[in-house]
Amino acid sequence: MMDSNLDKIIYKALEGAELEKEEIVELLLLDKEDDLNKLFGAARRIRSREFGNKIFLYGFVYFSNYCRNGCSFCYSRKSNEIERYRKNTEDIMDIAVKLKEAGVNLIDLTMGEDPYYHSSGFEDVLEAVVRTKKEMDIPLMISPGVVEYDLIDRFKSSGVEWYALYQETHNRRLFKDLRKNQNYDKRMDTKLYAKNIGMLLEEGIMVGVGEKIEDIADSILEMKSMKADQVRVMTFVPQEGIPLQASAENDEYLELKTIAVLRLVCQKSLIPASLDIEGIDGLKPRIDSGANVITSIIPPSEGLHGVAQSCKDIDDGNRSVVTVEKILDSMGLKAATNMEYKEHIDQRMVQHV
Ligand SMILES: C[S@@+](CC[C@H](N)C(=O)[O-])C[C@H]1O[C@@H](n2cnc3c(N)ncnc32)[C@H](O)[C@@H]1O
Ligand SMILES: C[C@H](CCN)[C@@H](N)C(=O)O
Ligand code: SF4
Repeated sequence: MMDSNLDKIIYKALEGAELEKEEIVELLLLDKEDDLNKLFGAARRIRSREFGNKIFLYGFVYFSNYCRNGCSFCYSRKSNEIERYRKNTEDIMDIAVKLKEAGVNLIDLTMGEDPYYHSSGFEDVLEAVVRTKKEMDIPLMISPGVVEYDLIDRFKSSGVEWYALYQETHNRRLFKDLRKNQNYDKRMDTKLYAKNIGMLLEEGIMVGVGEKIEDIADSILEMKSMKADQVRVMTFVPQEGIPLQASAENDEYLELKTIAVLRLVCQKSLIPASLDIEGIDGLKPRIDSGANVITSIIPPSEGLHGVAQSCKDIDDGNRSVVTVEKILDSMGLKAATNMEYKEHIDQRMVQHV
């Protein structure tokens, strides 16, 4: 039987060839079960070729949910009347110890654009970073939002390996709707600055926020061209007290298809399966779509929030390494050791230079 166009595109990706935008759009529009299974199967084949059966685990510490911004999609947006908290250095250290002992490969220190830090300098944050690095020697990601370059220099010189800053979309008009009064180019320049001084970069988008399929394809090609070390997609989760509503046409496979197409296009990149969208139930489908990093592992009863799901599966311990490892085991996959993760990122950092 003649190969379908889908077969040709998948063959091309398996051969390591670059896909055209039209081919990416075609993959994102798939809706038949057999075709979806072909796409996800190809993504798994490429993941196992690049990473074997090893999956990386990231702990998540949202240490301050105060924010000066008003992103239309975000529960932490300034005007939202929510329970706000700011963890001090000791709290952050205690949580980081628990996460390391639990077996995560990296700790992601995330904050809202907290006016306290922006006005008083980031000494507390830097102290927590320096102490975590020194006392625990675990790879760190910092997700502080847009900050000045000299602070990024200080994060790097403190040993922080990763900088995460998601554009959400590379469609400038949509960006303006999502990140009100924020500057598209400043956000892009800040993450590229971090990459240019040798930090590993995580870029990301959201789906279900009013984007077109072509916008997703443009973002995938943009993430490829900036050579982001980690590339993510998250489905918008509606929140109380925010203006953005879920878009009408809701394709429940869109995030999974985007993960799979990211795998076909950015074959060597790390791709998260975030627990922050559907909790632990969302893990298997995202891993089956080609993701190779499990993010948003949050220790229970520490008063920590997720971002998209502020409470889901946290205090019942479902976002734990133990729970995650059982699921990986059932899939014939294994959590990477810290040594394996560090070797991987050391190799990446060398290639950056
Ligand atoms: C990592 S957190 C906070 C870090 C920092 N304040 C920033 O905005 O870059 C922000 C990210 O979480 C994701 N996010 C926030 N609200 C969400 C929601 N309701 N649904 C899905 N993803 C969401 C967005 O991709 C956003 O860039
Ligand atoms: C969005 C967060 C990461 C920020 N660097 C976290 N909830 C996650 O899903 O990994
Ligand atoms: S996404 Fe980040 S910057 Fe935007 S409101 Fe949420 S915490 Fe603040």
